[in-house]
Amino acid sequence: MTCFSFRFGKKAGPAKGYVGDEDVSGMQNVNLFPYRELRNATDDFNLANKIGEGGFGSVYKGILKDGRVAAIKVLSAESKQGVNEFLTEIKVISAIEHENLVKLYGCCIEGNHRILVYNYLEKNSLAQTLLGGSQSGIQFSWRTRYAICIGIARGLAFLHEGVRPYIVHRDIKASNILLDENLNPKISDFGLAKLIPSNMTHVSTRVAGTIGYLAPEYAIRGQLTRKADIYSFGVLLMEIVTGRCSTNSKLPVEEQFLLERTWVLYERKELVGLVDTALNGEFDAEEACRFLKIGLLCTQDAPKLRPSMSTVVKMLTGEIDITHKPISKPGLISDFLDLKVRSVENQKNSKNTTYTSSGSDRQYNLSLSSDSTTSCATMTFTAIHDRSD
Ligand SMILES: Nc1ncnc2c1ncn2[C@@H]1O[C@H](COP(=O)(O)OP(=O)(O)OP(=O)(O)O)[C@@H](O)[C@H]1O
Repeated sequence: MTCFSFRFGKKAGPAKGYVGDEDVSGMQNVNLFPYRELRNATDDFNLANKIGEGGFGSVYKGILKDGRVAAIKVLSAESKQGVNEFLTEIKVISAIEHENLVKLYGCCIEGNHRILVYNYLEKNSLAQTLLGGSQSGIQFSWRTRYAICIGIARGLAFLHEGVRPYIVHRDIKASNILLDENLNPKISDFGLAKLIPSNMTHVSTRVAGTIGYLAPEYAIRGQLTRKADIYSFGVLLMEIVTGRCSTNSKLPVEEQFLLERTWVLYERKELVGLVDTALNGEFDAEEACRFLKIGLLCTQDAPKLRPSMSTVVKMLTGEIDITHKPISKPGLISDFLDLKVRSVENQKNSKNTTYTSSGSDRQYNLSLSSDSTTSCATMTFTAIHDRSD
């Protein structure tokens, strides 16, 4: 069990209440990098060293003064949300360590610069490799997928049950699972995470996350518990077994939504037909179907029917037998929000769309972007009228 306490360490100098506009009081043991070191590490943020771009800003590969290879994430100047996420990321991830969580080496807060420094993970994200088509050149055998699923489950079980206050990640998805050179998975991107005191059953919060992975009770009512992460994990599990995105606009309508498709094939006792054809039939059918069933258990409509992450780990490894476990229809956000048809229509017309949809008692802003190479649709979801954080 790890307990949190935040304070800037020796390298950080005396803890100040505010750095720039941000309240950093209470943060502990965070290594502060001088901007000059990060500039040298990346050859002045040379485009040749740029390895990615996310909602937060650009990511560069660099070599630190001590020889460590790092991924250096530079917060773009405009983003106000980014500053909050920057601080959350530092607070959450600097205090904990686990083999299935990305490691934060430190950060830079100097003038207007806000930069996060992580260990560099060679094999990119699951979204870009496993779900991104064959161009990554990585073969994901069934054994590799099995190990990846269990690694992610262990990382999430640690966040949920191995630290106090426990942590709800809030954005578990394929692009936030990075792989090291041995294809060990590491959960990344803690910018949306919430620390939840153990005496609280749930917190009511602004809804943020990615459609396709969002648990209905969280999306509709803003009720955040660990079960929302477990729902997202269930969707991710199905993606890893099937090798396809949770939403794929290029498939026939009845196959576009992976969770719905999995339920239909489960009822028909044809789950094995969903397993990734790229495996050329080289997989353990009992294990693969078990994983898909666990995916359905994790996405049950009623949060209390979803197993805890430590139970999920045991189900995946076979320590807990799920053969006779009843499974009912998973919770589908599209049933509430009438999103299905509209999202598909929007995808046809535009690459990036923002629009508003009403569902139950809330209004939502949906920003939709589709990736033409992978056919994956990503919908970023923010509730407009809801309780504040
Ligand atoms: N520690 C790391 N090691 C290697 N590459 C990384 C690392 N962190 C990020 N990247 C690369 O940078 C890209 C952008 O990462 P980032 O976390 O900023 O955004 P994202 O998760 O892809 O998208 P979003 O911010 O919208 O969730 C990743 O897809 C990955 O290719």
